[in-house]
Amino acid sequence: MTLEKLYSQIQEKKSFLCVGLDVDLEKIPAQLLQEEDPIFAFSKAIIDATHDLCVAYKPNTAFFEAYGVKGWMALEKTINYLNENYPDHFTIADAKRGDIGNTSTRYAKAFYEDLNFDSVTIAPYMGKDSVEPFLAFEDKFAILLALTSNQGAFDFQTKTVDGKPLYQEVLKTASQYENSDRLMYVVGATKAEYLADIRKIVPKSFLLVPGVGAQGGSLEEVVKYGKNDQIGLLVNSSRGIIYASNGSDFAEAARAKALDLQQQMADLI
Ligand SMILES: O=c1ccn([C@@H]2O[C@H](COP(=O)(O)O)[C@@H](O)[C@H]2O)c(=O)[nH]1
Repeated sequence: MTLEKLYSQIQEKKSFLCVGLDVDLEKIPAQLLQEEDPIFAFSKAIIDATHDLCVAYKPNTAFFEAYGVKGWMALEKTINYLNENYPDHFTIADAKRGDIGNTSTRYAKAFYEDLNFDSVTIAPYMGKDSVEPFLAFEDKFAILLALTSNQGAFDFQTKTVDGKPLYQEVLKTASQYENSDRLMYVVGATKAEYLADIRKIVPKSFLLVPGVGAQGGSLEEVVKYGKNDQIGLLVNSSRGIIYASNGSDFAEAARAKALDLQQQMADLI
């Protein structure tokens, strides 16, 4: 996937919505538990019901890995289904990886080559040699945690280091890495007021913004402070969309929630 293709999808659909696939067997409709692969059956139904309203899908790998080999197989089926049926959608493996370079390369191969995701989320903590292996793949993107949506973000990310908040140091340093044009950054919707400062450091980069919906972030504020001239935002909602209903109307209810967000986006861009 190229950035040009992603931007043209955003323009065409008037949407920068990313639907998060955080599949929890305790929350999906009971009827699906009869299926051979309930995790994939649920993901497929959500994808089919929302594809025209969003530009990206973000399976969070934890929700698949939690079911062991079966979960990993469901993740593979889900990404294959997306790539075969909806190849214009940007795909994000929310795996939050990163290790010494030698190991990061293996993670990158797993998500970009074996599974064929467009992108993977990574942690910045181990620095340049842990991040750059994820940037060595053409038309693939690494999405670096910058300022996360959770309360714990204030433990380290906003602490002052060398006169500036650590998350700003992460953005400044990472934007000088080799192939940094293949970097995007995670900024929580719950921290929308920080987006104006973030845009001064990374004016052109795409930002993955989780935290609207279940975590209470404001879409309007995210757009107000975070939009750039190519929108530059992928706003994720997971639980707020996929668990809108746990009855037999779950796919229609998910579509209605996605449509509501898409319409708000169309009004804001
Ligand atoms: O800072 C972060 C980074 C990642 N996430 C992930 O995004 C989704 C949010 O789910 P909701 O149900 O819409 O709250 C989930 O997979 C998180 O692990 C995040 O929330 N914040």
